[in-house]
Amino acid sequence: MNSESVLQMTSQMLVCRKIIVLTGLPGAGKSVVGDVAREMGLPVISLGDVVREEVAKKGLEPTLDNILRVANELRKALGKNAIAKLSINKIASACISNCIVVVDGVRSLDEIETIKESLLKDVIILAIHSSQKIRFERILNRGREGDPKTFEEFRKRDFEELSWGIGNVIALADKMIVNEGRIEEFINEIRKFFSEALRNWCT
Ligand SMILES: Nc1ncnc2c1ncn2[C@@H]1O[C@H](COP(=O)(O)OP(=O)(O)OP(=O)(O)O)[C@@H](O)[C@H]1O
Repeated sequence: MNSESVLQMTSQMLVCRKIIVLTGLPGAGKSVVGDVAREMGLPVISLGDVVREEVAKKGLEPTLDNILRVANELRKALGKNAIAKLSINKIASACISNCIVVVDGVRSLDEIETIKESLLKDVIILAIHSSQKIRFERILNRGREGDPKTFEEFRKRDFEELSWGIGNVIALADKMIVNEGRIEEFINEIRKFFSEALRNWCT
């Protein structure tokens, strides 16, 4: 029996009602959403962490170049849905005992199709959007290892992600939250979104 059939069999045991996939360009605020989701008791699977794990497995430093190179190599070797394929067992595990599972960092419609087809669950796309200038300022302030240091590097990363199809995911989002104001307002809006989701699908 191949792994797809095993997953389809297992999907009947998965109790989750919805998978909320989180998308948005770098610095838009996805990690903040992930933190709020965890605070509210929801499991969050990060596709970015899956790429970082692959970078570490190869013994490479988590620099921006290495992260982008490994992500591109995985897509060439396994297809446009590579990162979703590598994450599917983690998502399925979270789906066994949670009503909603959040997947952070979806960058293409192919990844969404893979999640839908493998787990046979409804997928809701939550897109976070902010202007390029605001995102760049936030990334400079964040100072995360592997983050772009110049506007040129930052733009290169934006265009890399756009080439993977993230623009289509944002355009087809079920819910769009614009994050350009105070962080407290953003956090309140996210809490409201997850509270409604829990009320609609988990009671
Ligand atoms: N409304 C806001 N006001 C001020 N700071 C913010 C706001 N939203 C997010 N931030 C901060 O901006 C930085 C970037 O946000 P975050 O790390 O959540 O982006 P991201 O979408 O996860 O980016 P990436 O795709 O690169 O991981 C973080 O330090 C975050 O705390």
